[in-house]
Amino acid sequence: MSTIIAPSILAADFAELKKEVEMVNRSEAEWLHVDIMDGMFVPNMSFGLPVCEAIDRYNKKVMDVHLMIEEPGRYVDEFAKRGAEYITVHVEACKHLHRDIQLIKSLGCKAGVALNPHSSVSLIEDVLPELDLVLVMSVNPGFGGQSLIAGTFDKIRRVKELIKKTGSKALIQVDGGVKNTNAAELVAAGADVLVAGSFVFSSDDPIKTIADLKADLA
Ligand SMILES: O=C(CO)[C@@H](O)[C@H](O)COP(=O)(O)O
Repeated sequence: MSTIIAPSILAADFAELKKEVEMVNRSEAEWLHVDIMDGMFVPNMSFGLPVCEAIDRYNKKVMDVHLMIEEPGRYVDEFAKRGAEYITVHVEACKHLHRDIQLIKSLGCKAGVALNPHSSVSLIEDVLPELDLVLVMSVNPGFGGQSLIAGTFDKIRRVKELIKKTGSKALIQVDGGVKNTNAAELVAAGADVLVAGSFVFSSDDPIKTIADLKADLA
């Protein structure tokens, strides 16, 4: 399977949201990553349901919703109604992680769990067979434009080993500080999906940036 590229709309120009979503539609990216932040679980707020609905009106890619919110189970059905195909929650944000995963799947969505840089890989061991995606945060969540934390490569390898051991079919996604200079090494470590925000949206030609990244990884 070739590496999936998921541009993070957090880095887009929100005043030009329709144009930015249509740019991703024309690109070789397979997914569109949508970051939801509540100012509680993470020290920043992004946007919520109405904006997600607006994105869904134009988006033609797989909508991958990353919930950086406390008790995300309260909102997963609302995001499912607004086009989310993958819904990812954070281990530390859920009181009942297994129940939230079941809820996501009962809505017909694919379920992901995110590990913060400090979160032990062992935290997902018991739910791994239920998961479609493990999101390895390569920065502390809350902001775009940060540098990838070096320990990420080893963490991806440990998640990969656990996936093999448990027979899980989960994809490994990496999010934060992803660029052309680290993408190949992330994939070599075991990443299946690369989220890229500022690297894509701050470039002069985002469509070419995505195409070049795909070509580098082919
Ligand atoms: O979830 C997050 C940040 O919390 C990410 O999705 C960022 O949006 C990635 O941005 P870059 O590091 O690629 O600029």
